[in-house]
Amino acid sequence: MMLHEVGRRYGLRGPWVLHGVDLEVRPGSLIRVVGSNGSGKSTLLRLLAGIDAPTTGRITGRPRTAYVPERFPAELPFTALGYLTHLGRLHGLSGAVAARGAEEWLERFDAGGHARIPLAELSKGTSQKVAVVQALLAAPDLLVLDEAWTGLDQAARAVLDQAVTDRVADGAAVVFVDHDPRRLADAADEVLHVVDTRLVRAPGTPAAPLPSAAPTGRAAEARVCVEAEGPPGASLPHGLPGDPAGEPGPGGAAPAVRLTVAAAHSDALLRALLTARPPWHIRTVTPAPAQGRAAPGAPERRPRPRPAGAGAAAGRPLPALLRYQAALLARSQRWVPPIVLYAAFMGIGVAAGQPILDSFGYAAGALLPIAAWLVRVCVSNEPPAARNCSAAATSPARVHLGAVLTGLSAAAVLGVAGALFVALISDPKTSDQRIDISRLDATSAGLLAALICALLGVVVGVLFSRPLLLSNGWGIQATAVASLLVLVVQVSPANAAVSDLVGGSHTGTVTLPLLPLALTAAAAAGATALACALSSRRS
Ligand SMILES: Nc1ncnc2c1ncn2[C@@H]1O[C@H](COP(=O)(O)OP(=O)(O)OP(=O)(O)O)[C@@H](O)[C@H]1O
Repeated sequence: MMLHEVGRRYGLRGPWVLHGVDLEVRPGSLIRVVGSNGSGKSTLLRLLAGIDAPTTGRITGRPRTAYVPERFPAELPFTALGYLTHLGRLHGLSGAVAARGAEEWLERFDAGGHARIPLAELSKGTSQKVAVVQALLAAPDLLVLDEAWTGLDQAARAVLDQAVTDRVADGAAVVFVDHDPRRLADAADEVLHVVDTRLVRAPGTPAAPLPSAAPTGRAAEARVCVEAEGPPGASLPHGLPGDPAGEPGPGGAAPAVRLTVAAAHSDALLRALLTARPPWHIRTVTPAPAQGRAAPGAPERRPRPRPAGAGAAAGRPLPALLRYQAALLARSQRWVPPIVLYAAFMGIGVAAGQPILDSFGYAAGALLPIAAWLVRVCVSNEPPAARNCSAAATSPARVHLGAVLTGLSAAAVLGVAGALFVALISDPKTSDQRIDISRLDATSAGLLAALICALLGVVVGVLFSRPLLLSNGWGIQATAVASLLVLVVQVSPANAAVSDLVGGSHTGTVTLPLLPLALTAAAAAGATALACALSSRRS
């Protein structure tokens, strides 16, 4: 995987968190990312995992990826095994293979006894084991670990260390952040320092501790050699002592200097060089003699064949996403209020013996705000940390699409049930009882009107929830008002479809609203595409 000139800032005018980052992540490499708090390590990891999109530059060649967040939410309405089976499916495993693998991994982490316990009842450490297992389950080609060891007991940390080493030996790339400087200290091929929006590479550098961490043992003694090149005539900032390291650069640039410092101080040194006015160019950051381990030019590790079943369905994760989102909706029980409201609307407005087209018009109109509500529920149902895991396995856009389609499907089921109810209890006559109306024709028109209202509900739901509406404060009120407006404004396809039904109830003419349906389908597709495209930029 390659990062080309990648930059990331939050908001249109926010400061750059990362800028001009070029990076190659090779198969079989173990990369540690270090930097001070807030320097952008998690941002880099989210970009690598595909959860977040760069503001500038591009990322190419992403392999099958899994991500582990620092904290895993307990709010998911599944057992550990149920959740892991869903995540295994997202990674392309069959349900049976995913469940078997999940049980084996939980056993390895000494959490086998918790497989059938609801996530909400698990301790923080056991939840974190579930987060780790979802990533290891499908043997990903890129494993991104953002302080994944946090909260694990000593034995589980050792299992994760071993699992990382095994993944790398199998040819996968692993990128990690951890506050313990001794974490995989002897194994990292490369250490990336995030310093003032830049990445400084240190091939084979032993783990460099963060300034906030108290280094101990070997890590405390580790020393790092920084080779830097200054602007013409510049002296080292703050009188830093350095040895000449070569000839003057082109154009009379100052010769490079070599500075050797304790690894614990490397961040501060790099920051001093990069923020000097004018800044220094960092040529290399390497372990000081006798500390290095990665032989430059060592043979590249190649991926071994992955476990049976892994990645088999990686190209078509949408069915797995729909299944996961539907289970999430059903188990979260957040479907209950919108469905109760729809039932109340129907109970109030539809009665036995009413003219059939009037009742179909009413039932379709009532569905619009309900569909918007269901879409809002679905796109916010997965807690953000869990959504990041799903998004790494598939993509943020697919996760969003899966949620919107689940909301639409729930509204469609409701619309069909409502239409059947109306068809069964209504009187197939005009409102003055004089002209008979075909029950079949009326039901066809009623179903199409319900579909139009459900699709317009999707448009409203998508536009008034994340990622398009960033503040949730007025989301519900805005959704309700927008739903009402879409029903009453005359140019709206929903208004046209409902008016056709009500008008037909007077004249006895049944019109199939095909043009409004086509327009609405285009609007729903456009709004959903926009929201999906933005979902990775506002993760
Ligand atoms: N979603 C977001 N919206 C706005 N700003 C953000 C967002 N995520 C991160 N930032 C900002 O980007 C900067 C880098 O954050 P990031 O979490 O990547 O740092 P970090 O190096 O991982 O920090 P830590 O070591 O504390 O975990 C911080 O200033 C943070 O406030």
